Amino acid sequence: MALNGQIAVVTGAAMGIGRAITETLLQNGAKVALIDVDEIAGRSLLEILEKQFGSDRVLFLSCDVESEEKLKVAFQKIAETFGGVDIYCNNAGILNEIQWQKTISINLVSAISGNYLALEHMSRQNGGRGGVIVNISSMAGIGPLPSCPVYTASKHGLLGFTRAMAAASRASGYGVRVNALCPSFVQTELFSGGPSRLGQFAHLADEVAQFAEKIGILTVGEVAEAFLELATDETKNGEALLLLPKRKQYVTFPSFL
Ligand SMILES: NC(=O)C1=CN([C@@H]2O[C@H](COP(=O)(O)OP(=O)(O)OC[C@H]3O[C@@H](n4cnc5c(N)ncnc54)[C@H](O)[C@@H]3O)[C@@H](O)[C@H]2O)C=CC1
Ligand SMILES: CCCCCC(=O)/C=C/C=C\C/C=C\C/C=C\CCCC(=O)O
Repeated sequence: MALNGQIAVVTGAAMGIGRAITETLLQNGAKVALIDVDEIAGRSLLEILEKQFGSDRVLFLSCDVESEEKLKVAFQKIAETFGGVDIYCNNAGILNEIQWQKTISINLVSAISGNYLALEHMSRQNGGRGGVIVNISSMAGIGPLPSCPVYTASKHGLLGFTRAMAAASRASGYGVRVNALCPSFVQTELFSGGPSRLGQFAHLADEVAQFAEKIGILTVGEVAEAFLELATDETKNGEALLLLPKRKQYVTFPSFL
């Protein structure tokens, strides 16, 4: 699938992985709507991107994805401005084992709302053009991160939702592929600030740091490149792409047939 002229929406786009994905989409010719709760970082990035790619190709919407109502309004605004939605990257996420309910709320509940809202605009059953959704899960969506049981649960949940939604989309003729990207540790604020947000599991921070050092740490650019593969390869639906510094693989799950 060529990205030229495609309309993409990226949540948590103001920094980290979301910013890198946004820049990659723009470099490949897409128009991108950036959604982020951090208005200052979002507006400052918008200014940079407008200069680089033109103001007709980027849009920033200040929005907390925890508010389904505000997210709905944001989607309407994007569809009106750009004329539809072709690609949805659900990336906004937090790691906070102290405020663990918020971790579930953003990483899983809001992710589901975002997927449903995206499908309202993208599904061929609703008059949309079809397209692709990429959910940013984590390696912690496939196996446990002991210092972060709730983060692990949220990412396992997101991966399960992705796979079921992909099957539902195929069976219902939505014309929308739904995939999950599962990176290991990535050099961002979420990673470096992780130790202070582990709460009762803070004593496990050193163990995690040692593990991260052993397997290596991804750059946001490497994650954006893997995102591009899931977004553009039209044979991929319901996939979980595991990404480590020295390894990239599509995960094989047990078959029940
Ligand atoms: N950094 C890592 O080691 C890994 C991160 N991930 C996942 O990648 C995604 C992005 O993470 P990073 O870039 O590392 O994080 P980050 O903390 O660097 O950036 C997250 C962005 O999301 C925004 N955001 C947070 N809550 C929001 C909300 N309620 N509404 C709208 N925007 C919100 C933030 O303002 C920020 O711009 C997350 O889902 C994370 O779980 C997955 C694997 C590894
Ligand atoms: C095994 C699963 C990998 C999952 C990666 C992920 O989704 C996010 C991990 C983020 C942080 C991990 C938690 C705590 C971090 C503890 C130490 C890191 C040290 C950071 C540093 O800058 O030294």
